[in-house]
Amino acid sequence: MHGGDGAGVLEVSAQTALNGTQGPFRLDVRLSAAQGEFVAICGPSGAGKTTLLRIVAGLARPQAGRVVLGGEVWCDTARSVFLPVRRRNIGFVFQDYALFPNMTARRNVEYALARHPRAQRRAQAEALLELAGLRALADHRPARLSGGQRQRLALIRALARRPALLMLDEPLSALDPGTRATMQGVLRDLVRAFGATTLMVSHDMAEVAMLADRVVRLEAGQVLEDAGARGGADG
Ligand SMILES: Nc1ncnc2c1ncn2[C@@H]1O[C@H](COP(=O)(O)OP(=O)(O)OP(=O)(O)O)[C@@H](O)[C@H]1O
Repeated sequence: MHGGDGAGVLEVSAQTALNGTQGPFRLDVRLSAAQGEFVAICGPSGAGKTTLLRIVAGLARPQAGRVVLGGEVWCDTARSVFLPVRRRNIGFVFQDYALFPNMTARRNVEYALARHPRAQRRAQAEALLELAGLRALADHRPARLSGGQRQRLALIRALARRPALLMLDEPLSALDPGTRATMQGVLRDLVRAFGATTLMVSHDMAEVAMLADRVVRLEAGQVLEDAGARGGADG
C-alpha cells in the first residue's frame, strides 16, 4: 500500500509572529521530510509545534513561507498561493480524536471514504475496521468504545483517504500508559503499511524513539536540533 497522489518530499518554510506567554516571538522554521519518513516534533510547551502543523495542514497561514509536497505547492506567500485544507492530501489525528459522536464506527470511516464509489465504500470501511481490530465494534458509537479503540478508529479514519502526509498532534497523550504502549505499536504498523510521510508532535521521548526516523526539536519558534531519533536527540 502506498500514499495517495502527490506523495513525495515535503518542504516547509514558515515565518510568522506569535504571542507567547513571555511576550511576542517569531516562528521561523525550515523543515523537510523524505517520502515515507516519520518525523517527530518535540519541544517545550508554547514552542510553536501545533502552529507549525496547522500551517502545513492549511488551518493557519504563515506571514511568509512555502509548503510543498512532492512538487505540488500548497502554500507560497510570495506568489499568493494557498490551498485550502480540503485540497491538501493530508490526514490528521489530534489528541481529542474529533470523531463524529452520532455516527457508528463504521459510518465514521465511511464518511472519510465519501469520494469513493458508494459500492466500494462499505468493503473499504470493513477492511480498515478489520485492520484496526474494530470489526466486531463497527456498529458502536464512539462513546461506547474505549480510549484505545477510539484512537484506532481516528487513525484508520485519517488513513482511509490514503493521505500523502499524515499529521499527528500528541495523538496518544489522552490514553492510560498500558493502552498508550499498545497503541504505539498499532500506530507504527499502520503508518508503515500506508507508507504516508508523517509529522508527529509528542512529548514522550520513549514514544519518539520507538516511532520516529528523525526528531526535530523546536524551542521558541526555532529548530534547535534535527537528528536521527536513535542518534543524537537527548530529549
Ligand atoms: N494565531 C496566533 N497568533 C499569535 N500567537 C499565537 C497564535 N497561535 C498560537 N499562538 C501562540 O504561540 C505560542 C505557540 O503555540 P503552539 O500551540 O504552537 O505551541 P506548542 O509548541 O504546540 O505548545 P504545547 O506543547 O503546549 O501544545 C503560544 O504561546 C500561543 O499562545
